[in-house]
Amino acid sequence: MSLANSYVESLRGGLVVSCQARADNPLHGPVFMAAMAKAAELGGAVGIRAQGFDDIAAIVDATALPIIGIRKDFAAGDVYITPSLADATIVRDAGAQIIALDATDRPRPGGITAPELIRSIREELALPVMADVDTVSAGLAAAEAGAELIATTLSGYTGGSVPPEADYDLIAALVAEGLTVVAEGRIRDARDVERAFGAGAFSVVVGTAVTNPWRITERLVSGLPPR
Ligand SMILES: CC(=O)N[C@H](C=O)[C@@H](O)[C@H](O)[C@H](O)COP(=O)(O)O
Repeated sequence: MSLANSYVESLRGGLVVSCQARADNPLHGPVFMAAMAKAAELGGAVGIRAQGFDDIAAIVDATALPIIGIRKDFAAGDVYITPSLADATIVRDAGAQIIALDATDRPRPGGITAPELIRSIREELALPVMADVDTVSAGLAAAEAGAELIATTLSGYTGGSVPPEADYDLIAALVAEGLTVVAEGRIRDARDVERAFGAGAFSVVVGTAVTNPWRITERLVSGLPPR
């Protein structure tokens, strides 16, 4: 590891809470996301993943935790998680210490490849990178380009239907390649967290199961007998 790595190192063995709420979610907005992040900090999270300038800046003010920042640009198409250097710069300016981005091999706006974007973020913004991938080959390409962390965030979201469980096989396969792996995506409870660490994860990110009461309620209601 080479860049600003006390932040990366501080995530080792811990839980990162993803505090994000889309525009249609009643909890959308920096006040709610900062409160979520503060609650996560009180609960023992070692880091926060957050989206967009306003949420990230509010979380910087509310907590002392390192932030894995992203900027979602849904107008960019399928590759919407920090698709460009301009997006990464906004995330840096908001105060994030680590930049995450879509590092799948899908085409992105401007024709830049994920490895090219990773190199330019590390060179021009001097921040460590977390590469959100869907396959081992994308993980290897991202690590080769210098990404400090390889996350399973996009497994299940780049084709076909979304599976119910986290992709423990991908976690283990990336670990077997010697990569520093963050388990993210569909991790729902303490057993899942334990299983992800058991597969060799360096850190685990949980979003929906902590910060989306809409989806948590839906899940509980779906288990009720018909009324
Ligand atoms: C695919 C995609 O856009 N994932 C996003 C990435 O930032 C978020 O919407 C997820 O909530 C996050 O990855 C955490 O995952 P989960 O909410 O399953 O714990």
